Amino acid sequence: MADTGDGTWGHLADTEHFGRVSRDYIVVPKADFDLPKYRGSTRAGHCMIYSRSEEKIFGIYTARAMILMQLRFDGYIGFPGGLIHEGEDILSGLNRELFEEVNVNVQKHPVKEEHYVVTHWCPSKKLLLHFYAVEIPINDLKVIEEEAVKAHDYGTETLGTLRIPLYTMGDGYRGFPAFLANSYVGNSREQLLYTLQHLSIMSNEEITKAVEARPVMLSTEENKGGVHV
Ligand SMILES: O=c1[nH]cnc2c1ncn2[C@@H]1O[C@H](COP(=O)(O)OP(=O)(O)O)[C@@H](O)[C@H]1O
Repeated sequence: MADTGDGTWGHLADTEHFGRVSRDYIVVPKADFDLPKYRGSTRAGHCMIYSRSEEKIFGIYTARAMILMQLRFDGYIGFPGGLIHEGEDILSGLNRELFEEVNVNVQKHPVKEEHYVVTHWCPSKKLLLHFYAVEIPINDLKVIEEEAVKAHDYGTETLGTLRIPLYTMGDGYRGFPAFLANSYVGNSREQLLYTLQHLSIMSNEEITKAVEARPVMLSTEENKGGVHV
């Protein structure tokens, strides 16, 4: 990361307003990475660290999986990872970022080629986004959560790890649909949805239902007129 000189923090600050909607990202098959149109692109690698879980939350909702995301310095939610340096290979860069941002013990849980999920191309940013998913035991995931606060970038780039609620509550909105209504960096929301289906953690129908869910409108007096102290 660097100060871009205009008082804005971030490598791609001048193009960060591009790539705001899912149609700005195109899936690129692995075999095409070396095509001329992708040469000279900025590359980034991000990773979903997760554990499958049948745990019943409050004795009601099946957890399905514990998935780690993070709250970033810019207020957006994203996956740990980041830009790959010039001359660095994707996996070395991604493992470096996982250590810097969330203090993952990458000797114990290195991201490897077998964890590869998908790559998206954002033409307006000339950015290739490589995405991986690593399944680890639940107790190891809890250790990562505890250790993340000691990461080099904690408190600056990373403001904390998050777990995703993958259930939907009785009102049809709270839980996963409400989580999806947050602001997401890059195409991390698409990466999440793609990977949930890819790993059969959720079906396409379940994902569509959550994406299309709308909040129950509250029309009570206390929702009028802002903050009451
Ligand atoms: O989790 C993510 N998934 C997809 N794209 C992301 C994610 N996090 C950041 N990005 C995008 O990747 C690029 C690099 O951002 P990031 O802040 O991760 O890099 P850095 O930590 O190396 O500075 C930005 O264009 C940003 O929009």
